[in-house]
Order: sequence, then structure tokens, then C-alpha cells
Amino acid sequence: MGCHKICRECFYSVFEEEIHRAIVDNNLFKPGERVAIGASGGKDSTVLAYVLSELNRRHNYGLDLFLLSVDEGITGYRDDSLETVKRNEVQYGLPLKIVSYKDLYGWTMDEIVKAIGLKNNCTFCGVFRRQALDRGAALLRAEKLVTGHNADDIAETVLLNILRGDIARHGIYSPNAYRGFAREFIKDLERIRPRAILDIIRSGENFRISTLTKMPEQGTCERCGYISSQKWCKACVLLEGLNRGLPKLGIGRARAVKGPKKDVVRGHTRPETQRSSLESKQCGSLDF
Ligand SMILES: Nc1ncnc2c1ncn2[C@@H]1O[C@H](COP(=O)(O)OP(=O)(O)OP(=O)(O)O)[C@@H](O)[C@H]1O
Repeated sequence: MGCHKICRECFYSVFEEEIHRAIVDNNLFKPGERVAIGASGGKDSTVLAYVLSELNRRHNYGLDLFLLSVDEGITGYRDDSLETVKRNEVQYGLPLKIVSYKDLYGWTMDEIVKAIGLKNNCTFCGVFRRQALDRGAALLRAEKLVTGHNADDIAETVLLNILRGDIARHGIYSPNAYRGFAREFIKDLERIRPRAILDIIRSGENFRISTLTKMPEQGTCERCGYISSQKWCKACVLLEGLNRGLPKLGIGRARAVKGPKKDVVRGHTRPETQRSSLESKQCGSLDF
């Protein structure tokens, strides 16, 4: 697209056409597939739900689309956004499925925080959310799950993936602190050169994994049957700790669990507003 300035209408059309091209060029979907859209009620997944349902209609992808929301059980946090998702259900005519931590794990996030305090609650929330999306997709009999991510978040993740190798080796690894650092660094770069974000994403796309690198093998958890590269998935380890009154079980520098079992397709959008605070990132965000 280059660096042309375009008006709002043209932006919409270029944006949607780019997504269509990415879907077609990468054969992301097959006609007749059931696709769950991870719908948090936030801007990224709302854009994703809109664009995917629009393109599905416009280009006859033949997809069965569903909205899938995870209710973490945090008083005053998800309620408003669930209302947004319910509005999207009507606006876009997409069936909505809501799964809750309480139903899936027997604990709300409020109850978890009561048991473990505020220190490690992001770990629980993030791990449980990833698996909840996987479980919800299974309940919907969806072959694919799509989640929404904006360009800033993707650039941060590319940078973090580079930094992590080094940081982990030096034993000072703290994921939340480093995401904050990566975010500020990228914002500084963007101020000097607005294209920096897209360049970082492109360099991430060009990464090649050495054939000598041993990748974790994707298997299933012996306990719950959902995705895991270990005997027990991280969600089961954390849950076991909670239920036994040992909430520290599974917290620490254990290997991160892998993403959802379904193929995951991400909608990339640029955020409308720049978030300024280091702390502003929602905890337990979906890294990829
Ligand atoms: N509670 C949830 N229910 C369903 N899907 C979720 C939920 N939380 C996150 N997701 C999915 O993961 C994506 C990335 O989530 P993340 O927590 O990083 O928030 P975000 O980048 O602010 O996205 P959004 O603006 O959509 O909330 C979301 O766009 C959505 O597709």
C-alpha cells in the first residue's frame, strides 16, 4: 500500500480488501467450515467479527461463524463488554456462545484472587482464557478459532520473542515487565518512524526457525484432553494447585502452554488510540 494518505472510506475498503487477500492467499478457510470468533467485546475482536462476517457475505466464503465469549468472573470488568458482544450478536446476526471460568473450572477470577492474592492472578487468567477459548470452540464444534490482534501488539510480541531468548538465559525473565518495556520502546520508534511497527512485523514474518531447533511437541493433556506439550496442561496444573490449596503449584518459570488446539487465525488491526501506560495492557493477554 506504500505510504499514501487516504480518506476514511478508502481506508475501510483497503483494510477489508487486505484482509480478504490474506485469507485467500493463505487458504485460511474452506467452504462449510465452522469458525469461532473469540469475542471479548473489545475493539480488536469487534472489528474482527464485523470484517469476517462482512467478507463471508461479500465473497461467499461459505463459513458458519459464531461469536465465542469467555466470562472470567471479574466483577465489574467483563459485564460491559459482554453487553457489547450481545449487541454484536444481533447486529451481525451471529450466534453467541458464552463460556465461564466458573462453569469450566469451578472458580471465578474473583474467587481465585481471594485465594491467591493479586500477585500471580494474571497467570491463572491468561492460561484459563486460552483453554476456555479452546473448550468453547470444541463445544461449538468449530474447526477454527480466530482472535483479534492489533499491529502494536504483534510488533511487541515479535520484539519480545527476540528478547526472550536472551532474557531467559540471564534468568531475569518477567513477562509482564518486558511487555511493558517492548511497548514503550516500539512507541518511541514509531514517533521517529511511523512505519517501524509494520517493519517489525514484517521482520517477524521473515523469521526462519533453524532445522536444529527442537520444537515442543503438541500433544493432549492426560487429565482434561485439551492441548498440551506436557503430560498435564498448564490449566490442569494450576487448577490442581487451587483445589488443593497450593496455588503456587505451576507458577514460575515452567514452560508456557501452547496456544489453542484449533487453527488460530488472527485479524490484525491498528488501534484507534495509543495506550500510554506501561500497566495498561489487560492482564493475561493472548500472546502468540
Ligand atoms: N474474554 C474473552 N472472550 C473471548 N475472546 C477473547 C477474550 N479475551 C480475549 N479474547 C480474544 O483474544 C484477542 C486478544 O485479546 P487481548 O486480551 O490481547 O485483547 P485486545 O488486544 O485488547 O483485544 P480486544 O480489543 O478484542 O479486547 C481478542 O481480540 C479476542 O479475539
